[in-house]
Amino acid sequence: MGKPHVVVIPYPAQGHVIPLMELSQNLAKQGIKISFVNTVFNHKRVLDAFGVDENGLLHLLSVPDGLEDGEDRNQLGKLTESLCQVIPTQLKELIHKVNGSNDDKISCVLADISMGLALDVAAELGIPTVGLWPAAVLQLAVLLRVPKLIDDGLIDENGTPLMKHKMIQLSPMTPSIHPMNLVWLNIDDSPSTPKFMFDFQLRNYRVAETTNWVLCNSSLELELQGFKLVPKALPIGPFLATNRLGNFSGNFWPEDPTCLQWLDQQLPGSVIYVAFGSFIVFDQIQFQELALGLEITEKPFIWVVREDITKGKHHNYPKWLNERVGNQCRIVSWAPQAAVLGHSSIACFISHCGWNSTMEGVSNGVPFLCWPYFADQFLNESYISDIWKIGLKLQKDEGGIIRKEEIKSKVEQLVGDENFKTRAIELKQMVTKSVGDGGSSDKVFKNFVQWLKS
Ligand SMILES: O=c1ccn([C@@H]2O[C@H](COP(=O)(O)OP(=O)(O)O[C@H]3O[C@H](CO)[C@@H](O)[C@H](O)[C@H]3O)[C@@H](O)[C@H]2O)c(=O)[nH]1
Repeated sequence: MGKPHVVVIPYPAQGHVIPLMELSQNLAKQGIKISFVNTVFNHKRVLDAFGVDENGLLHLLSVPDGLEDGEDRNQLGKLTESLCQVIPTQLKELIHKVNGSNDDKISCVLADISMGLALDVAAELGIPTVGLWPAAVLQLAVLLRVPKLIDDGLIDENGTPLMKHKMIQLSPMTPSIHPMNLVWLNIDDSPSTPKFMFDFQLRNYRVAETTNWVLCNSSLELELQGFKLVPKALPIGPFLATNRLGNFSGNFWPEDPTCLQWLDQQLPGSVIYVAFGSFIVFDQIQFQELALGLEITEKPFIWVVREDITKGKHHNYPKWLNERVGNQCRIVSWAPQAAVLGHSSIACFISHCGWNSTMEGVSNGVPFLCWPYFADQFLNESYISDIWKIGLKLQKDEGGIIRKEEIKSKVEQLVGDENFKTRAIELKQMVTKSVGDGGSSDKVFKNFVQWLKS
């Protein structure tokens, strides 16, 4: 028998491609053949950002996402509808092509649970399936609880909140969730998107109930209660977050490594790292206010300003910023984030609380200022500030803006109170143990590899 051969399929967004790529690299190092399937659009971005995979560990393949060149892939409702139409046929063709001789047969399809349609295709072709959940297991538990939320009158059959002020609490020790922040809401501007995404996510969840494994990029130490709520889900993370620099990591943009040299010159625990993942777009008022807030903290900072981070191409930086850049602060369009967070000069992380960013901050013992926008980010914020107590929430004013004074005051409160750092280090130690040799997540990983090889 040849090597086990796993076809890996992420949902086509940065926060999904990176963790599946990380898991794939880890599996490939165990002698598993990986065929990694991006959409054509993301395949090109990944290669443009990094060039070829020099280690040659992964076979990089692609299927079309069904959208035209130039269409906005950040409209998640539209992108997902298109995937539903084209992926089943495209994937079947691809599977027939890569399902080689007896020595190279596909052993299983490992797909993002948000790509339940890929898992359906594999099941239809009689191929074993593995679902990977790249976010908090508690988020999966919320989907499992939907019928009860409907019975209790908290949401209707379309996922629309009915009691807008009653918090949802799945168990006494897990974060509570505001009904207006449920994960299928606030996705994009189309009025039909919430209902579509609600049905889509429930369908994905049901597919996951029939897979051979459900693996989750989290750990027992972080989410013990959450894992009790979803017994089938097994912790296998957090996928490592020490230093991905120079590793083929699935970034959509090239990393700017110069900020690491700049960090070397800063005092230990002095720098604010500011980044909002791959997706969030600021309006100009909020963008300016953030810039002014960073200015009045009078602390050095690294700020990730993606090309597309504001509406309209040109960022309207305040004048002072240009004078300070290079000296007291760095602006980069994409950072080697995991490495930055692991640097001893970092004091805290102003973050949108995407799960990968959350895991990277946690794995490096960094306290957070939380600035969530949508999806699971409010739940993650609540983990950070209410449950793990390693960060603070930023509050909006009546106009929905986070003001510069709020930024300054919360930065001071966070870095001025050693307890946040102490708790962050304790959490880091627990998480490091879980992925270390013999830890809870490491055991799941090894059992999974064993299963693939059996
Ligand atoms: O300058 C940067 C900024 C980010 N990153 C990386 O990009 C990833 C971003 O992922 P995440 O923090 O999860 O944010 P999003 O890109 O916003 O991810 C989407 O997907 C996640 C996983 O489902 C969800 O938790 C988020 O809410 C959702 O927005 C992380 O690995 C970061 O290290 C970099 O490498 N350099």
